[in-house]
Amino acid sequence: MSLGWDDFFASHANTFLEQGYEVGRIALEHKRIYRILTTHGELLGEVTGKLRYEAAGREDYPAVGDWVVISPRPEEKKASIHAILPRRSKFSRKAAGVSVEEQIVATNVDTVFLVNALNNDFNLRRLERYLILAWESGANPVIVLSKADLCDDLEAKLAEVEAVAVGVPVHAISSELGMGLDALQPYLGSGKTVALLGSSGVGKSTLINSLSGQTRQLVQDVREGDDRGRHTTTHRELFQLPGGGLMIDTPGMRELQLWDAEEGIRDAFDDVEKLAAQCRFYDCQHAKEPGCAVRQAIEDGRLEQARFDSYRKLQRELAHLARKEDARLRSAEKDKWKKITMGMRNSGKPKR
Ligand SMILES: Nc1nc2c(ncn2[C@@H]2O[C@H](COP(=O)(O)OP(=O)(O)OP(=O)(O)O)[C@@H](O)[C@H]2O)c(=O)[nH]1
Ligand SMILES: [Zn+2]
Repeated sequence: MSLGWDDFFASHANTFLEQGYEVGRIALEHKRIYRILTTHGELLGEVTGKLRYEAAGREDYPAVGDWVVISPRPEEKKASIHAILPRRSKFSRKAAGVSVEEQIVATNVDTVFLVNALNNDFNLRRLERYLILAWESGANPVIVLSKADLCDDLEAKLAEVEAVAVGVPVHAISSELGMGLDALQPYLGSGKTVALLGSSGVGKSTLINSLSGQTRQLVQDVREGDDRGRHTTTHRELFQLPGGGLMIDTPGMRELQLWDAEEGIRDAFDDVEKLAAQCRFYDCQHAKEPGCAVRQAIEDGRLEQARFDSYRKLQRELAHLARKEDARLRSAEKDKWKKITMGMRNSGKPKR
């Protein structure tokens, strides 16, 4: 069983293994029931009461890709999950909806394929957003431009992508024509974990099917001239490819909100950050200040206005999120104190 197990996880599992526990990797989650890949095959697991009791939030529950400490009951095809081994990389986004909560999409990913289609779905601003997530996660981003057969200005598109993703490998593929897939193989070696990230309909399921040489995922039928299509992938799942690599598919993300991504933004917008460091004023807002290197670069055509706007927008989004989370933490803290002080008042009440 390789499944991506290595010295990093082994070093954290030692004390558990000495006590007779075993390990497995989370392949799927549904309503807090987990499908775990183990030496006994696939087992269905639930977390122990202790783990549940100690969990402060949803990030303390297993996520797809996690290595977990288990006590297996192979004859029942079941297991109890006692602990989660430290995550080497972690993909998070803001949970959908109004709540301010982190949602872990996938963990222990080595490479993330940021899949963008080369037809009307092509969107550099969305790509920037995905890149931030990828940098923040600790996994290595690789840009996969799908549906190359539908594109008649490939060179131009590649240049645009390379301009917003300096230093990131870019591969154009067509699952339809079987083109460009070989170039992806090095990322899919034995024990390597790749996650697929991309909007609905960009061809993630089709790519998985081509790579695994079988129909793993149902491919949606997209009507002529409408590449939005319907939503087919409904859950994320980790599975093994024939060559021993592991792949995590994620449902097309309609709502991809950033989570705790200051560092990711800095990496994804390295060009803008470098310019900003040359501004005369340390706290330059790049508005009307004299000696602003950012405005100068826009004027000279070295930086695109649209890219700078996108940078500002993403920063504002993060700042907004941070303020909301602050408020949430403050009110959670207040509740906690209320409970504690009420408890004190009750216990300290003189008996009459
Ligand atoms: N022309 C062309 N069409 C493709 C290619 N790859 C996928 N498609 C088509 O694009 C549509 C969407 O493909 P899917 O693989 O279901 O997309 P997905 O990313 O898995 O979508 P979700 O499951 O919603 O996340 C299907 O009709 C595919 O046949 C390609 O390389 N070229
Ligand atoms: Zn400036």
